[in-house]
Amino acid sequence: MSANLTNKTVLITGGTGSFGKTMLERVLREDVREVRIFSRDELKQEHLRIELRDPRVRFYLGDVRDRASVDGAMHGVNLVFHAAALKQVPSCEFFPMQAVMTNVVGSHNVVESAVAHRVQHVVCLSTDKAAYPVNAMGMTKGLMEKVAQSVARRLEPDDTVVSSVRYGNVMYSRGSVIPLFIQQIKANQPITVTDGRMTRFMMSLEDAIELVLFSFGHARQGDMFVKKAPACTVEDLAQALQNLFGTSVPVRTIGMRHGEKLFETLATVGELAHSQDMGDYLRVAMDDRDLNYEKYFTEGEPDEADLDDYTSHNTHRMAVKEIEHLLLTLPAVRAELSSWETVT
Ligand SMILES: O=c1ccn([C@@H]2O[C@H](COP(=O)(O)OP(=O)(O)O[C@H]3O[C@H](CO)[C@H](O)[C@H](O)[C@H]3O)[C@@H](O)[C@H]2O)c(=O)[nH]1
Repeated sequence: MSANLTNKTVLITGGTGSFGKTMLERVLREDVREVRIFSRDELKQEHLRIELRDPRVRFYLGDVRDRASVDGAMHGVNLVFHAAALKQVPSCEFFPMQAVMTNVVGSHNVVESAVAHRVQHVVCLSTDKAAYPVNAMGMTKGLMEKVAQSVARRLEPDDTVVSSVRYGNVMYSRGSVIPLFIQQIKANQPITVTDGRMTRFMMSLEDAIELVLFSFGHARQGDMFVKKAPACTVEDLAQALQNLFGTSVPVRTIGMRHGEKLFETLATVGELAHSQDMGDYLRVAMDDRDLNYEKYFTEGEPDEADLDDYTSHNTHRMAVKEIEHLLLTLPAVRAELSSWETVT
């Protein structure tokens, strides 16, 4: 079961970003009443308006940091999908307070506004970088999860359901490593590998969207959903792309960038101890205890010592052929390949 969107009014914050836009297209395939796009950039909104020409789509200029502008878009909304964020790791390292303002304060505004307007459900978009965070982007996304759960904890059963979703790297997303490597291969330049041993969870944008819809369909108060995913090393990813493009450019090792980790964690042992396996997804239930811990302790609870974190090092590791296969499922990679084949 996915979400029932029939006759619903859906608000997408960050609706002109690549994630928000794909979500918008997906939602418009359903029989929705209205979709509201809330974002800061008037030019991007104008382009999207011209591209879509769909009377069901309404545009709201505003900034999640400004609660009044969020409130202005929330009236009569049934579902909120909160994607507005600062998500570039390096820029958040240099401007961490900007990440705090958008990812923490802004998310708090969105969730509180949704609750105040009696929205049915709000889903907040998080990332694997929020687990054991080392960079400002991950730290602020981790705090966003905490803010969402703290609001959820105080709500009554028929109030807004507040949930989060966490997933790994979206393949071919703007500014990410796959389009960069392809551009380097096409220009016959060395492929710049930070550290060949580094692993990342890999998933498509469509997978990420389905995760959000799954959360709309299944979340209980305060839940977080995690999409299980395979992973690969950066070295194997570079090799797979070279094989697909039939080239052999040199690989140059450039070293880890600001705030990077050797591997990512999608769910920590503490989270796994109160999670439910739902096939492609894990449901991590909110810890809804208050501060009187001794009254909750029962013998026979799952022991964290028996569990491992769920990481991009211990999930299924794709071999080079498997990565090639997955890359070929992406329309953008297929388009890059066919334009390359006509040139060569
Ligand atoms: O020139 C490069 C650039 C990156 N990498 C490596 O490729 C992997 C993926 O790098 P990306 O920049 O594609 O992705 P990140 O894991 O750094 O972060 C990405 O995923 C995050 C979600 O977890 C955020 O969305 C973020 O904005 C997005 O860039 C990393 O191991 C990175 O070190 C290289 O080897 N060479």
